[in-house]
Order: sequence, then C-alpha cells, then structure tokens
Amino acid sequence: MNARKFFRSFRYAFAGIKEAMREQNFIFHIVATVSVILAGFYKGLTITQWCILLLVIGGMLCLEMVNSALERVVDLASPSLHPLAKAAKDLAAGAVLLFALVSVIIGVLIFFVA
Ligand SMILES: Nc1ncnc2c1ncn2[C@@H]1O[C@H](COP(=O)(O)OP(=O)(O)OP(=O)(O)O)[C@@H](O)[C@H]1O
Repeated sequence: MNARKFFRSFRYAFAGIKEAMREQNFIFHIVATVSVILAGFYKGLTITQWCILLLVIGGMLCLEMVNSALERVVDLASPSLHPLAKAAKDLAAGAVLLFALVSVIIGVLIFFVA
C-alpha cells in the first residue's frame, strides 16, 4: 500500500466517525464515555480496571458504528419492508443491547463492587 492510499483510508475512516456523530445514539454513548472516564479519574482506577473500561467503551462505540453501517446497507438493499431486512436490523440492535447490558454490569463491578 502506498503512502497516499494509506492516508486516504484514514480520511475515509474519519469521515465515518463524523458520520456517526450525526447519530443521536452515538452522541449518547460519547456523553456516557466522558462521564465514565471522569468517574474513573475520581475513583482512581487501577491500570487493569482502566484497560477493561477502555475495552468496553471502545467496543460499545465500535459496535454502535457497525450497527449504523448495517442499518444503512439494509435501507439501501431493501427500501421496502422485508422479513430479512427486519431480522438483520433486529439482530444488530440486539447485539448493541447485549453489549450495553454487559458494559453496565462491568461498570457496576468496577465502580461499586471492586
Ligand atoms: N426494510 C425493513 N423491513 C422490515 N422491517 C424493518 C425495515 N427497516 C426497519 N425495520 C424494522 O424497524 C425497526 C427500526 O428500524 P430503523 O431503521 O428505524 O432503526 P432504528 O433503530 O430506529 O435506527 P435509527 O433511528 O438510528 O435510524 C428495525 O429494528 C426493524 O424491526
């Protein structure tokens, strides 16, 4: 891969992050992220706890973006209602919900149990 192509792919990736910023859900996750990071400094987390927290935060944000990407692909491929389109969107939304639930449990363990 040449340097120009390499930097172009960065530009596209940043455009993807900018696109995600237009989503209300993503903004909610950013606000939650900032709050959790501030709470982490206040509590004085250990390095291991920070690593777990950052993994969870990164995973949540990435999953939200993949969900948004999938929504767009489904809307493009199936503008009219279709059971497979519904299944695809519901599966992706379910994945986000599952990860969010696990994240909350991990947050409670780190901030209130540890
Ligand atoms: N083409 C479709 N065919 C069948 N069901 C669909 C279709 N598009 C959406 N749905 C159903 O409607 C639900 C909501 O879809 P929608 O695209 O509005 O997602 P959303 O979660 O509201 O995302 P956003 O508000 O970010 O666009 C889906 O989870 C799915 O059950």
